[in-house]
Amino acid sequence: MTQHFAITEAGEPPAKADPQQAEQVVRLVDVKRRFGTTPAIDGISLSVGKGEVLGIIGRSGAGKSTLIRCLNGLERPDSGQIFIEGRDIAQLGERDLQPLRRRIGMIFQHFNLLSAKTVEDNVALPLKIEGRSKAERRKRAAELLELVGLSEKAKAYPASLSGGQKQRVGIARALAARPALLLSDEATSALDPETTRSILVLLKDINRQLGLTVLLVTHEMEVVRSIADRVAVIDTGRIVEEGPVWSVFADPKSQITQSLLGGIRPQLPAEIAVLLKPAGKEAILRIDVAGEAARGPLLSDLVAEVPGAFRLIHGGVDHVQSQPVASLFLGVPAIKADHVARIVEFLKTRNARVEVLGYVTGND
Ligand SMILES: Nc1ncnc2c1ncn2[C@@H]1O[C@H](COP(=O)(O)OP(=O)(O)OP(=O)(O)O)[C@@H](O)[C@H]1O
Repeated sequence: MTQHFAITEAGEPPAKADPQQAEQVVRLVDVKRRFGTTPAIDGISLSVGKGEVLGIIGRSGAGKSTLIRCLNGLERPDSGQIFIEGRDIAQLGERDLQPLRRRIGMIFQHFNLLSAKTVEDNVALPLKIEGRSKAERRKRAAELLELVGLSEKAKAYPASLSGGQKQRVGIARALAARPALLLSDEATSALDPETTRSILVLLKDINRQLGLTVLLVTHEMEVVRSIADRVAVIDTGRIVEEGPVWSVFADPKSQITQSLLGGIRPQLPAEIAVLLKPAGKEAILRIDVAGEAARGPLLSDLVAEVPGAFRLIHGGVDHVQSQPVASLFLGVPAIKADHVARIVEFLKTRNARVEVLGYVTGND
């Protein structure tokens, strides 16, 4: 039998809320949605804890939009459960979905502002829908515009704003009804890199200041890197990898994740990659090391343990969620038979991942 749970205006937990989910704002259990023979969502289970920022990343066609539409109740899953603050929305009728949708603030790639309304009226729109008084709407809009740094634009119209300013208005509007969850659908995809950074900083500030739970869907790893605590990588409607952002960055297991990371992790320079052969005078090593293992004096210990010269070809140390994540490319003389093997062995004892990418002859 279908159960319909009522939600109060104040958004208090209903009597039938799942007590196990008290601290989980979102929980999906084996959600499936297919279109004809295409499984857009093929058994996704995930949860987002209170105050957490979860990044969902995937390539075009991975199922991101379908997932968002299921989360905000625009799409019905074929099977599975979608709990928002402990209530299974997949079971709710349209009438009961309305108050639940207000628990989710959304921001969009193209901002979706009403051009005929001023900035403050756009921000206050969710409160107008809730039937709040004009005075209350004004007060809340002013607070939110201050939060997003746009107080002086209250009376302006969207057409006079830059893309970044429009998204700030979008964020203020999404927060107007004090949602439990902020759902971000490619919110920075239409913005230039600098504006993207400023919007991500704002979102992270809001997450920290208000303890707001954020689920952001994107195809850009840089977005995940900047603000997410955890990431779920989806492909063909399934989660192929999930974990704390820094550990997925340090050790991407799936080919999809590796390719999504391709643009922001150091890669062997193309002019050296074309020279690689199965044998040669110099081995080219890729070393990935992160967290505690990357904090020690790895290279000087290497030289002490396995004496000999090597050259640094390329690489860098990134900091993701305050954890060092290093990728280094070394050129190691491969003249003595076991020299490269000893280096590889030593680095592995230090929890580094090492791959011999190939050899260069030295005559190229
Ligand atoms: N209404 C629909 N009818 C038929 N097929 C659909 C429909 N919606 C989505 N699909 C299919 O489901 C799969 C997932 O699509 P979805 O739009 O959710 O992916 P996406 O990750 O959001 O992609 P993009 O980043 O390009 O928007 C795709 O193969 C898509 O063609």
